[in-house]
Amino acid sequence: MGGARRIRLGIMGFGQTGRQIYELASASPDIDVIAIADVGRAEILHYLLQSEARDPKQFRLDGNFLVTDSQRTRLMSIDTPAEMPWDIFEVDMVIDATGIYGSEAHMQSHLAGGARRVLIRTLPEDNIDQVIIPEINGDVADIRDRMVSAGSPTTTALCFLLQILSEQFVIECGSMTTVHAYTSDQALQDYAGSDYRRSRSAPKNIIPNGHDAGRWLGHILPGFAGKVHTSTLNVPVQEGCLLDTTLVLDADDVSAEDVNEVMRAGAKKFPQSVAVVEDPIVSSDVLGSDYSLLFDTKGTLKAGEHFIKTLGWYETRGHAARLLDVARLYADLDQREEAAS
Ligand SMILES: NC(=O)c1ccc[n+]([C@@H]2O[C@H](COP(=O)([O-])OP(=O)(O)OC[C@H]3O[C@@H](n4cnc5c(N)ncnc54)[C@H](O)[C@@H]3O)[C@@H](O)[C@H]2O)c1
Repeated sequence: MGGARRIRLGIMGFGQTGRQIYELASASPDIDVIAIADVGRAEILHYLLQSEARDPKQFRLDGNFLVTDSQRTRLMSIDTPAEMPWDIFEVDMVIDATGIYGSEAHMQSHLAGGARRVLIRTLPEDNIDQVIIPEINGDVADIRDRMVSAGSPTTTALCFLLQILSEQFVIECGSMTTVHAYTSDQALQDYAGSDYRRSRSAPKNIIPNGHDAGRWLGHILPGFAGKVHTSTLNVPVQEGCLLDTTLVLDADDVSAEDVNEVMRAGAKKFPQSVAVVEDPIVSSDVLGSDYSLLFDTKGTLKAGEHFIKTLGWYETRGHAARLLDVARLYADLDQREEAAS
């Protein structure tokens, strides 16, 4: 995928995910990050990038440009999609990684500003053309799609688990709880917000939250529409998440080891996105992982005849890699059409 022409990418939101996208794109021969929009000042954005990049010295700041040996990226101080003149930069796709602009109206603003397509880092708030995880439902991507979501790190981890297991077992229903690192939209101290529990201090509490993955699952894996309940426990951990999924199988002869074997084989089918870990790891061991799902064989349990419980690890870097996969998928569609015309 990717073709001969380099993808011209714009990013809005240069937070953890935006920086990871940029860092991965900088190391990719097929992608140029042309412009980045964020509310932060260029010096601060550069400082934050350097504080966590694997090879910080390669990223230099030249006025309002982030510079590497191969790329020159304009940093724009912008706080709404409607303000961003994407047309000046002629970008093929904008990845909105702010986490706050997930509505159709905001996506339309990116398009009206000149972005050919917009890809959001989170699940959508309302209407969208597609929710795409390339290795799972990439075949439904259509060249006419303009507003696309790549799901979320949690949704992607869950979809890989369900996709692999459902190729071997009939899954009647299930429940997923992500034991999730706190996120920057939570309060550091108790602070009145839009939601009762999310108004409580993130580093002090286990905070139960809903999760939208269940609502969108049917768009990605139609056979699972309405079959899996999803929720979140935000915990006082800065990074690293654990997917705790219980499944009811339509078979009484499936052992925990059978499930592990199927996941080991599935990881070979998706070598860039899924891996299996046999060691007794904890959340800090998953930091820096590019996988969307690290299936934990030691976490697989069986109760009664039909009930299986699994554990899997992930962090946001894997999602940044999947977002770039979606950009490549659409670039490939565009280039095939250009070649055909
Ligand atoms: N990190 C996770 O595990 C996780 C999980 C679920 C949801 N989320 C949500 O996804 C979103 C992105 O995740 P992240 O970890 O990269 O978040 P982040 O807070 O690190 O990054 C958000 C970035 O967007 C920028 N931003 C905020 N408002 C803006 C505006 N109006 N205009 C332009 N830029 C703006 C911020 O300056 C920041 O650089 C967040 O909303 C986060 O809460 C994150």
